[in-house]
Amino acid sequence: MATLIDTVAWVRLEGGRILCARPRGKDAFYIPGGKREGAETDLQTLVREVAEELTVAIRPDTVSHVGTYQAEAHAQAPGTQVRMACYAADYTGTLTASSEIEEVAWFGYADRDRVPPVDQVLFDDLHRDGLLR
Ligand SMILES: Nc1nc2c([nH]c(=O)n2[C@H]2C[C@H](O)[C@@H](COP(=O)(O)OP(=O)(O)OP(=O)(O)O)O2)c(=O)[nH]1
Repeated sequence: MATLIDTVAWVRLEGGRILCARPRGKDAFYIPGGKREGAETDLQTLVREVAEELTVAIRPDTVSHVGTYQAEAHAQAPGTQVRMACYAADYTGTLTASSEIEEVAWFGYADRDRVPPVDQVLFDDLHRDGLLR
């Protein structure tokens, strides 16, 4: 049976670039986020993952759905799909890589080949809409 990984992720765009992070031990950059735990809502997952990875607090009143994407998951058994519910949101605090994150970067559309397939579909949409340059 095909496996589906259920994730929530943060789309943070500034000046036409998107915030990406490379988790410790991984060879690709992801947009910040991760797997839902138990019965968490999308908002709860988003707030928890972003705090864990980047030590900042998502402002719940600013959260808006960008899109939900599905494709082959990165670094998983063949056939494993990831679904990523993506949200834009403002935050408070100072973006800082936590111990889970090896590198933070602001990617443009030219960096598309450095992110997993599911992120590439998101990059295409954001580029088409003039949000990612
Ligand atoms: N957060 C995030 N995960 C992504 C992206 N693209 C992508 O294929 N994934 C996959 C990789 C992982 O299998 C899963 C995210 O799980 P996670 O961040 O909670 O990681 P984890 O350490 O618990 O997972 P794992 O490596 O043990 O499988 O989604 C992305 O842009 N952001």
